Amino acid sequence: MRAIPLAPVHPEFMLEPILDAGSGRDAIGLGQRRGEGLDVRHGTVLTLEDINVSFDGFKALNSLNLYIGVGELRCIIGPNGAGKTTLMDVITGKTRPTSGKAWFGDTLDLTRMSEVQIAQAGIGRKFQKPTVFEALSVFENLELAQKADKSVLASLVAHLSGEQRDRIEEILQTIRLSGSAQRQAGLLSHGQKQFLEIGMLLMQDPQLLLLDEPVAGMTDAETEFTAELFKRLAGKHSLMVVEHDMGFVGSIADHVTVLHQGSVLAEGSLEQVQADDRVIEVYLGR
Ligand SMILES: Nc1ncnc2c1ncn2[C@@H]1O[C@H](COP(=O)(O)OP(=O)(O)OP(=O)(O)O)[C@@H](O)[C@H]1O
Repeated sequence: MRAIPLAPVHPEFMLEPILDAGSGRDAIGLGQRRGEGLDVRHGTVLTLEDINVSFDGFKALNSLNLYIGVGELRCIIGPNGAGKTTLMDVITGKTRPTSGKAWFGDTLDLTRMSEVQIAQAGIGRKFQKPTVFEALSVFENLELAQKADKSVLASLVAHLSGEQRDRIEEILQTIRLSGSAQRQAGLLSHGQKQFLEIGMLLMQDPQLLLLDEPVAGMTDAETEFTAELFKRLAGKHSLMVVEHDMGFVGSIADHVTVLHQGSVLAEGSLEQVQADDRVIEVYLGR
């Protein structure tokens, strides 16, 4: 078991929860300041120990332990109801664990931070369904993600610095939407909307990205590009990807965690967990 650091929580995150002025968007982490100076001296970006979550006596997470390394690309798989969404809810502060420890880096106690504070500290979450501003252009969506501390209108009329513009151009290239910068986001394909939303999260340069079934509904080519993109992002960011598509998992992850009934059932390479009889029994089938 890993020793839990005793350093105090940064005072900035002990403030009363901040109310999110709210853009109506679902993705968490947009418009927040990037997490700067996260202490990851021990090489672990996320530490969950003995996490329990109960809903009216039902244990959605049961003594769960999970460690994600800095720059790691981790896939989380498991049958329906295994607790994958609840796990992401705990990390992002949407659900409070009944008990257990949750640390971001070495010093930030996630159980004492609000959703907004967690996003500000550098955890970005992408939900399954893309939620971009459909009426705005691709460029404007990225612009808003960069400056969403202002109102939509103020953000759009504010003058972009050369540096900000360069950053948007860089993200456009990363998500392969440079040629569609002026296109209305509502006219993009489902996959392109997903890429745009990932780009909006990247504008904040999060340390840890949580991605829920990112390739659901994508074409084969879009899925392939997503794999390429995630592999490129890993290293600079840590990624936790919840996915049912085993072909996709096989193409990106060198480390897979299998959840079952709220606990970690198996962990290892995809080959290792695929060969595990318990995993075959509860998830993969014979
Ligand atoms: N708010 C809630 N109240 C009561 N039970 C809940 C609540 N949220 C989740 N659960 C239950 O907790 C268990 C874990 O749910 P969770 O959504 O985390 O699973 P999952 O692995 O994400 O499943 P899926 O692959 O279907 O999305 C399920 O049995 C679910 O019904």
